[in-house]
Amino acid sequence: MARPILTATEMRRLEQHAFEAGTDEYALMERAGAALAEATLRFAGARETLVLVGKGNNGGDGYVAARLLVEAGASVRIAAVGEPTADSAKLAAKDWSRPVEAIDENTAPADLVLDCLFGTGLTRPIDEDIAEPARRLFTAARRVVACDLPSGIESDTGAILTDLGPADLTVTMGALKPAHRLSPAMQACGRVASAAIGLETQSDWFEIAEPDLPALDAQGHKFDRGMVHCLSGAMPGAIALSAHAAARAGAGYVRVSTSRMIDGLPSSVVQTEDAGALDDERIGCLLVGPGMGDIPPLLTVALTKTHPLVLDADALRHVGEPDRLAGHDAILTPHEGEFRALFGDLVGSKADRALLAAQQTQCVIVYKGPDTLVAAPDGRLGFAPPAPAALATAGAGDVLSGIIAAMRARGMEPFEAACAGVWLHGRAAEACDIPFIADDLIAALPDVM
Ligand SMILES: NC(=O)C1=CN([C@@H]2O[C@H](COP(=O)(O)OP(=O)(O)OC[C@H]3O[C@@H](n4cnc5c(N)ncnc54)[C@H](O)[C@@H]3O)[C@@H](O)[C@H]2O)[C@@H](O)CC1
Ligand SMILES: Nc1ncnc2c1ncn2[C@@H]1O[C@H](COP(=O)(O)OP(=O)(O)O)[C@@H](O)[C@H]1O
Ligand SMILES: [K+]
Repeated sequence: MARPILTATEMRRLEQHAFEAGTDEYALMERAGAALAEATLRFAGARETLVLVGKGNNGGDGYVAARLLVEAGASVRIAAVGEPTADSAKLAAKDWSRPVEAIDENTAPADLVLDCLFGTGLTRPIDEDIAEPARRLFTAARRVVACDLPSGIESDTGAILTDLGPADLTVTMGALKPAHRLSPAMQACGRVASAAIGLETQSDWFEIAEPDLPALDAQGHKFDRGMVHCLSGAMPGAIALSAHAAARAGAGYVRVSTSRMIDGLPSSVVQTEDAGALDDERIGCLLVGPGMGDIPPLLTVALTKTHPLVLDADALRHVGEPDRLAGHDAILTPHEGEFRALFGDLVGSKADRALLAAQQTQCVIVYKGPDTLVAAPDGRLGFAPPAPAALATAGAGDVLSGIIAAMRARGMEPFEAACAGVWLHGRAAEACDIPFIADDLIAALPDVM
């Protein structure tokens, strides 16, 4: 199941909805605190724990969790920013009958720190009189567990407003937040465990999950399994990676248009000089860009055809105005530099920018990076689960565009094909020994499909 992702505003709206429908405010916090305590016990056991609490509802979750951790046999202290101000948090604090310490230079460290300072309510950097001791306590702890979000992180953008150090586990309430899957925040979250707290969380934004790949028709032939046609350019090694990846990702027939033989391609990938091959109606996806170099006519030719397209790498740099793509059934796979070259400086978070680009072009955008996003013109947004940083290696993107082209040719819709490709690419990377090269990703594909 794909995990839903909600902004802070949507979370608040959902919470308000639940209250109007009769959910008791404090009951919701009880559930959040219980989920936090349970996940903490599962992760670290009942051990010496320091719960750092803020004045809002994130702190409220902390008071509840602290009480339940004591009941589970842990030795627990609470250190607070100050008196709680949120109503539910005040109730939660009342149920804590032990002393509450201050957070300052004298706060003693503990084996486990439970970070309940700020969650989705953070709007500005944390004052240093709190941040400085918190940072020291994070560093001294063997384990840090964050409630909802590591404090200092901006929920919707993934920006780190104040760096307190990374958490080992983040227990997210109700739904994931964009920051759990956007850089640089995602790298500070550690493992992200979802706690169901009884809110109806549905969203067009979600974490990309394992795809349902098209079933293999027992009576089908190779063209039923999808034909990918690739256009070669100035650096054929790149398109060779894409074509090989497309074949390994299950396309039934992969062909490359090239004016010279490309070395190293499996014999099963057909190489052709015939310009007419592009008019073949059986082509399920046409891929152009990897290794294209400075040969803009290759893109122009692709745009005169009506086949579904995957545009990657150099092709993206030669599009010019995004309007040129109007009416095309295309998936675009830019990394940050290609994205900026094509769309300029769009405003907002990476999620906002990805959706703006999808709306502008009416195409599916795979906005790559350590936090790859897949955006559809209708507002759907898939966030990639974390993938190994070793993917930052030459040709990894060529492999991704080949896999996506295979998914598209196999009959998946553009958005689903792109999400499936991103998921498989990340899992293939996980299956490889580090360091790996792009070719290794292709070899690992059968292990993850
Ligand atoms: N919204 C929901 O559906 C639920 C929320 N819960 C918890 O409530 C949290 C959100 O609670 P709040 O909205 O009270 O917000 P927080 O507890 O994250 O922050 C408290 C308040 O601090 C103030 N603030 C923001 N930045 C600050 C800074 N740098 N320095 C000092 N003060 C600052 C703001 O006024 C903010 O409302 C979630 O992260 C989650 O842990 C859960 O208890 C239950 C369900
Ligand atoms: N730090 C990182 N962590 C995880 N994945 C990354 C990281 N950096 C890049 N990637 C992924 O690696 C691939 C690199 O693609 P790209 O930049 O097009 O490289 P190339 O042009 O060399 O093929 C993309 O799928 C991207 O999402
Ligand atoms: K927190």
